[in-house]
Amino acid sequence: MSSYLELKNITKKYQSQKDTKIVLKNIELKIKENEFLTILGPSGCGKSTLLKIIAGFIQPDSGQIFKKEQEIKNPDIDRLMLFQEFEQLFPWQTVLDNVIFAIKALLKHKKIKLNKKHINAQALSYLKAVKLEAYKNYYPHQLSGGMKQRVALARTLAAEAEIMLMDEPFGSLDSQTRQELQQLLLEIWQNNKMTVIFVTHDIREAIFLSDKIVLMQNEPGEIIDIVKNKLKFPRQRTSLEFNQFLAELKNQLYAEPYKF
Ligand SMILES: Nc1ncnc2c1ncn2[C@@H]1O[C@H](COP(=O)(O)OP(=O)(O)OP(=O)(O)O)[C@@H](O)[C@H]1O
Repeated sequence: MSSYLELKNITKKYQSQKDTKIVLKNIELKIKENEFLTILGPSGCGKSTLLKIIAGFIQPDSGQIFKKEQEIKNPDIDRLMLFQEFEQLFPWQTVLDNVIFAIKALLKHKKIKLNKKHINAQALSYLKAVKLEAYKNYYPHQLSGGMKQRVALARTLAAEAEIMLMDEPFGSLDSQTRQELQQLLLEIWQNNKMTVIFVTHDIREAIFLSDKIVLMQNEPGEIIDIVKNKLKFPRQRTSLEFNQFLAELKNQLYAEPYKF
């Protein structure tokens, strides 16, 4: 069976004054529809670069990306990216208007007309999904980092992105908020049909969230393994299986044997 998304032999180099650096080398990856795939690897191994190539923001030096066997090269509304930085909302718009913006963009793209009341109701339902209805009239500067990330998540949901590209979206949050948002993201992913490609260097986060984990190494950024996550939901971070899997992944990622 053909894959939903397929990356074929992606290579990316960057030229500096001194030399040419191979950032991504021969990346081959197949992603199923509605899969939650995490790209895990050390800082600088090319995770963000790979995500931006999938988003169409930057072009690879060689290789191709196919979605349902059609080559994709440019950014499109089917693939939306969520970043680590909190400042990705429109600061001059309220929380509700930030979400309404995405709904209007989608309606325009689909050439559908909908009245204001319906658009508002839809926006509110997305805010409900991220548990922020009560903050609909707040402006981004009145929110915490975690709340801003939840609005950004609602806005991506409102745009009905088929593929959500998440670049360490919870990386700047404290550990409790981070765990809450991981749980929320899982619920949203389980309730909405979408494919998630999630970048992190946090192994626990990868285990908690994903179906499949792509392990990368540095210099050049290469895939060293693609591991299926066999842990059933709900996943317990303190369980024996969770920590055994953590040790296995650490052993693969780091040269030093890791015991837990
Ligand atoms: N525009 C650019 N020009 C030159 N080099 C770049 C550029 N963007 C990224 N790089 C280099 O490519 C390599 C991979 O960067 P990238 O941000 O993709 O890594 P990463 O795995 O996401 O890292 P981190 O986990 O620290 O965010 C790094 O060595 C970086 O310096």
